[in-house]
Amino acid sequence: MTGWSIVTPVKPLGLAKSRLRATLPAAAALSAYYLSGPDPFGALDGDFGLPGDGDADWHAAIALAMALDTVTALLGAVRVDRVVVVTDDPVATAALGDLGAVCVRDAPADGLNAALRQGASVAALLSATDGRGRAGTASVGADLPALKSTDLDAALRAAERLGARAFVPDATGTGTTLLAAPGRLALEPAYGPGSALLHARDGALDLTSSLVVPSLRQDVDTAADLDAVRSLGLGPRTAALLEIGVSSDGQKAPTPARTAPIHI
Ligand SMILES: Nc1nc2c(ncn2[C@@H]2O[C@H](COP(=O)(O)OP(=O)(O)OP(=O)(O)O)[C@@H](O)[C@H]2O)c(=O)[nH]1
Ligand SMILES: C=C(OP(=O)(O)O)C(=O)O
Repeated sequence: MTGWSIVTPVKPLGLAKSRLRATLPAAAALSAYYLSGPDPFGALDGDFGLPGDGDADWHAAIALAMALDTVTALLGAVRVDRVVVVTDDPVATAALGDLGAVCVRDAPADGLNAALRQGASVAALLSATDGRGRAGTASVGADLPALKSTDLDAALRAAERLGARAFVPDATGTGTTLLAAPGRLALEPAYGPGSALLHARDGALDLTSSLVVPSLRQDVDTAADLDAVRSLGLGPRTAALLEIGVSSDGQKAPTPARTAPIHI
């Protein structure tokens, strides 16, 4: 049985997740911590702790951690044959490529929907070459750090059964966390504000009318989302960073102990 091709867009890490900036912990404390302790993100070596760019480092680290946990869960799904990551970020390319994703440049450089269309084209070319990933094409953002492969499998299975374009709205009901186009159907992404409604208006079916897939719905855009993903069970890289940096009430945490261990 052939499986799915998943297309995952990743903004340049330093620009991603801008709505989280206000909740990030004191960069200087984290920089000091990482200078003295093990670096859980070998790919970021040399970046952590550089004087003056602590905020950028922390920001890149949390965006990368979430992308790594998301892509790990995507690749762990039984129904997934391939993950195509569309990104212009060299660190994300190296780290996600190491996990087993196929990484391609964001050649259109024209926003999220253009990046997804490009990723879908690459996925189709690869499928034509090796026969894998032909069950369908789906897009999933790189900001689902609590994603469980079983939730993704359930959604892809439901989309296969419907044989029609289908989507999963985010936890707020307004955004989209998964858009699936079974078989040879075109993905036709319409991400952006109110994308759940846009996808429904385009004829995509809402998979959550018959499915409960909380980990697939909880993306992380805001501070409140951080608490929500914690309660779902975070992936290990995101958990390591958040436990160090942000307390459970979303407040900045005290300076971490320089000797605190990190378990990845
Ligand atoms: N390649 C690529 N990925 C994108 C682009 N815009 C958004 N993404 C990715 O699409 C996914 C969903 O995007 P958003 O939820 O809007 O995340 P974001 O843009 O990082 O967050 P904010 O800065 O807070 O809006 C994330 O994985 C982003 O990294 C883009 O123009 N190109
Ligand atoms: C990108 C989207 O959502 P958000 O930025 O709210 O995660 C979307 O649903 O189109």
